[in-house]
Formats: sequence, structure tokens, C-alpha cells
Amino acid sequence: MFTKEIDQALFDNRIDIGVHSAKDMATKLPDEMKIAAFLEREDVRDAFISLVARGIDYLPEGGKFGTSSIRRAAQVKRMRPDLRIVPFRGNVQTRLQKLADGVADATLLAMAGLNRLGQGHRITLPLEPESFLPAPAQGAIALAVRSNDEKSLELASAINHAPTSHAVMSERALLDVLDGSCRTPVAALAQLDDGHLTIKAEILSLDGSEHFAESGEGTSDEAEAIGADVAHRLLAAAGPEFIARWSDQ
Ligand SMILES: NCc1[nH]cc(CCC(=O)O)c1CC(=O)O
Repeated sequence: MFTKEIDQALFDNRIDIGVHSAKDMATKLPDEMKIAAFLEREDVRDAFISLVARGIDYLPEGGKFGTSSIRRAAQVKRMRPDLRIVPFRGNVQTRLQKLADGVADATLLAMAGLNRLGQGHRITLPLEPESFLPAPAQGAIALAVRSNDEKSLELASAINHAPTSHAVMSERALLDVLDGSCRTPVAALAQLDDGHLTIKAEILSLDGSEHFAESGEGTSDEAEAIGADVAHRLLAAAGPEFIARWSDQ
């Protein structure tokens, strides 16, 4: 994966700071690297894109939904069990072309990625987190440094955006308890309001037919503990077999 190439360049001293989409970073990092800073979070929402419908509810019965995201597929199936998920890969241009070619009736992409690529005008409808929670760490960029490189750590940490850091660290702590990979139907969003953190999270069965949601809150210094606590409550509510079934994919 692309994050690995950036990590390798960091370990080989070819670069001193690795710039990653925080969403793509494993929750357990190698001892040799650490996150020095987060940039202020972009739009956290997922964007619905379609040439035939103005929202998920308006898609034709039995329509095709293009996504290779386990989370998005489960969330979409939860809302519309009749839809068929078709695998969707490639860059933004390729995916939009697939919509034009009728390979799928709709897709979902992160608003942040579309905005950064100057493709915001392609968005049919931003999905509000209240009804469609994004992936943990979505929309945030993390700066990684070698653990023993004090100078780069100091440089990078000077531009850390504290509210983003607290929110994303809370979401990453939650994901770490549930599963380290990004191939699981886990959605979470933490938000900071004047130092007060609230986090909402959900886990789903792969087909979206079952779903558990929990939330937590507290001060920003407790960000990681709050995320982990919400994860443990999700595990308790769902039971151990629930998460074991994620591996059946
Ligand atoms: N899964 C790949 C990925 N990793 C980060 C982004 C977008 C930018 C972000 O969320 O920070 C995307 C594309 C997408 O999910 O649409």
C-alpha cells in the first residue's frame, strides 16, 4: 500500500516527515515511527455521487452501488437492503467514468479527498454524520516522524491542530480496540467543543442487517480513554461472535 512506501522513505532517511491520510494509517504503528502532528481536519463527511438519484433513498429498486469500502457497503445496505454492491476502485476520474458508463448508479467518496483534488463540484449530496457516520480519522492528515528524530518531531508538532489531534486520537483508540485494519465496518466521529469531546461510533454486520451504536464524552485529555471505552461498550453490546463474523468476508 502507498502508506508503506512513505514509511519506508522515512526509515531510509530519504524524508524526515511522512504525510498521510490519517484514515489510511494502521492503529498500531511500528516503534520506529510516531505521529508528530495532525493538520486541521477537512470536511469529515462522505459524499454521495450519482448521475441518476439525488440521495440514497432515491436510488432505483435493486440499483447498483459502487464501493469497495466494507464500512460504506454495510451502511448503505442497512439503509437500502435491496441495493447491490459492486466493487469500485481506481482514482476519482475512473470512478466518475464508471458512473457515466452505468457500471453503478451511485458511489460514495470522502468529501475531503474530493475537495483536495478540486473535484467538489462532482458531489451530489454531502451525507451528514447524524445519519451517515464517516470512517475513523476521515478527513485528517497526519505528519509522521522517526521516533528518535527529536528535531523533526519538534518542527512538525509546532503546526499540530490540537482539536483535530484529540478527535482523531479518540477515534483511533476506538478502532484499535475493535480492529486495527481499515477493512472493517466501523464508523466513528469525535468532535471538540471548547475542550469537551463527544464521540459517536457504530459497528455493523457486513450486510448491514445488524448494527450497534454507542457514544461517549469527556474532556480532551481523556480522548483516547473515551474512544477505547466506547469500543469496549460496542464489543459488550454486540458480543464476540459479531466481530468474528467480520473475518468471513
Ligand atoms: N480509502 C482511501 C482514502 N483514504 C483517504 C481518503 C480521502 C481523504 C480522507 O478521508 O482523509 C480516501 C478516499 C475516500 O475514502 O474516498
